[in-house]
Amino acid sequence: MFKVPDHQVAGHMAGAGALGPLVDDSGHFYKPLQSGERGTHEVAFYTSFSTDTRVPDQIRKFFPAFHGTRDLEASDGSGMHPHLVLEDIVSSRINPSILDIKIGSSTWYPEASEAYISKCLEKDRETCSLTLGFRISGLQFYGSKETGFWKPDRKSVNSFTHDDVRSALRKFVSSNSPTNSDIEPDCSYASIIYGGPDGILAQLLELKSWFEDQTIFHFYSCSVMMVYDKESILKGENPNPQIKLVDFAHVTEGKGVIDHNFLGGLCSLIKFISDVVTDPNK
Ligand SMILES: Nc1ncnc2c1ncn2[C@@H]1O[C@H](COP(=O)(O)OP(=O)(O)OP(=O)(O)O)[C@@H](O)[C@H]1O
Ligand SMILES: O=P(O)(O)O[C@@H]1[C@H](O)[C@H](O)[C@@H](OP(=O)(O)O)[C@H](OP(=O)(O)O)[C@H]1O
Repeated sequence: MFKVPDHQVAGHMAGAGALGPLVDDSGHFYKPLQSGERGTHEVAFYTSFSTDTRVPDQIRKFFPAFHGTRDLEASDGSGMHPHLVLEDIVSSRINPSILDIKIGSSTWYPEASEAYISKCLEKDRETCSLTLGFRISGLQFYGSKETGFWKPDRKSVNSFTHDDVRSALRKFVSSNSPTNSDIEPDCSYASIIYGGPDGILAQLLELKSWFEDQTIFHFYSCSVMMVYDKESILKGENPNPQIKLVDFAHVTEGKGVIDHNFLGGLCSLIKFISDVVTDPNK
């Protein structure tokens, strides 16, 4: 039985006649191929990435597993439509806290049309992309049974300032309510979620070391998803913090050149997160 995902935080969403992803109880995430070249491009990326022997095994864990494509009844009621069959990166979690961070100061690729470049450039300027090298695209933070999730709408997230980004990265790892803007985030989970040998910072650094070397792909407009379970911490279980890259509709060939756009954004994000770990009380 296919349904609209409970925990999607950004991108095209299913519902009210709109084409968006579906999930089922098999642990798969079905992303409809997007219109124009975007859909075929994303399939081509997953296909070539999954068979490219130059990609180190330890880097593959940062990408959702790819299981080909499948024709499904589209969420917008338009009939059968091809979907990418991906690992659902949140299905095993109960109330996941999620951040979708679009990496790179420019989300447009050099070969794009003038019209597409100006559309993206406008968005990169209006948001934090141009100045920070990344922007938050979407989020949901679990508070408690009483407060549920903090999930600001797309417009609010797109208008985040540098301070809002800093604050969101602190709220993500705080035990106190993310919904109440009068409460200072306590960052009490910074050391277990961001820090430690299996924490998000260590994972980002491992990913960065690959980006310092790889010249195969350039990942324009791609996101790092950060996920963990807050309730597990309260139960004394492993909150299993994880990063995964998603959205490969605009990946281009690296042609022997470092992906400095992605790498720069990643370094900037790492610095923001390191600051929370080293000085959680700031
Ligand atoms: N493999 C996955 N498992 C679970 N959730 C996912 C997965 N891939 C994407 N998502 C969810 O869907 C959202 C959008 O994903 P994605 O960026 O791939 O879609 P998009 O429609 O291409 O976005 P955009 O409009 O930014 O181009 C993510 O923020 C995340 O919440
Ligand atoms: O950041 P937001 O507000 O979610 O805006 C979307 C985001 O910039 C996507 O990257 C873009 O898809 P592409 O990267 O594929 O262009 C999409 O364009 P679209 O509406 O034309 O699909 C935008 O609506």
